[in-house]
Amino acid sequence: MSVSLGGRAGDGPLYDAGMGDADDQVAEDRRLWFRETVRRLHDDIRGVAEGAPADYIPELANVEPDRFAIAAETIEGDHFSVGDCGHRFTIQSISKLLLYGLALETHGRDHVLERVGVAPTGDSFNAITLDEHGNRAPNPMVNAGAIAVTDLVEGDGLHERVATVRRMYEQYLGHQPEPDRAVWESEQATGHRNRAIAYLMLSRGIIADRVEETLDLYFAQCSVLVTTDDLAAIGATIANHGVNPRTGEQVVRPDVARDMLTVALTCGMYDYAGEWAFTVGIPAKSGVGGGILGIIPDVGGMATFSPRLDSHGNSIRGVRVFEELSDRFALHLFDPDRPWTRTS
Ligand SMILES: NC(=O)CC[C@H](N)C(=O)O
Repeated sequence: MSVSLGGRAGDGPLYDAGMGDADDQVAEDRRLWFRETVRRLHDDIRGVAEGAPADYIPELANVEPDRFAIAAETIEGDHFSVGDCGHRFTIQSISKLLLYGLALETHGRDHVLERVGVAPTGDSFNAITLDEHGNRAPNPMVNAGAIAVTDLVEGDGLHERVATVRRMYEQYLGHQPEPDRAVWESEQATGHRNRAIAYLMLSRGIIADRVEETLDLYFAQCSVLVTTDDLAAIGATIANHGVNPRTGEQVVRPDVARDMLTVALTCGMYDYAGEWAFTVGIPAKSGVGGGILGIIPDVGGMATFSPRLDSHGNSIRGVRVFEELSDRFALHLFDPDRPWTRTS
């Protein structure tokens, strides 16, 4: 299979190179063009100084605000990154997408849907709210849904359940995940809003009566350290129908990857999800650690890191990068100029 990140038709000489033997050259030219564009975007956007790191988790306020990275990895394992791509930060809400996949894989769709819906809310990610009937969390990309999904992690006691989550991360990352213990403890000590959400769900019979343990696990999964490079590789796995291109391992089934992509597109950017789907059109998940993971089905993963956040909790520079790249390379799912094809 050969895929490449292309550009808009008529966007320059890249599209005039002809067919046949010239195809490889066209693909290579596009690849170089993509890389050059990403480099220039990184330069242009690095000066954006609006927004600030999240501080409602006290430890997160200590991150370096001007770190900035962009990374991309195709389903063939072609990797490219610019900036602080090896800098580690906490994955935070991006974990919600992965845990949702784990829950679907382990329990099946119906079991998960009984507890967590798939409707975007328009409320902030930490809203203390359930669905319109009051007996399900709205969707798995907001805290309520994510905590309900974490409740479904199997294992006897915290230790075993942490091990289940560790295994999942290892399959995506290709190495052992490591938590930021200071962030984990900081959230344990201050995450009372999440406690309120969890106890509300316990009162409605949505989650089991082991709330403190489940919250502890939820805080742990959010505190896992990743790099922008890691996120791009995770995206490539989901884009590749659940097969990790680096290891060849099937991390989630293709039907599960499909469901993950759907909720990422409709709910992944919190209460900005509608605007995001409209303008960017790439299934994505953001986290208050400053990361954004984007997944371009059948092509690869794209990721950004910059901890300066907007009022929705999304990275300001990250949103800008995705807007620009989606537009310049026709990456919107429904873009008529979407240029790549599976060629074999
Ligand atoms: N939006 C986020 O990244 C939120 C995750 C964070 N751990 C919380 O629950 O508040």
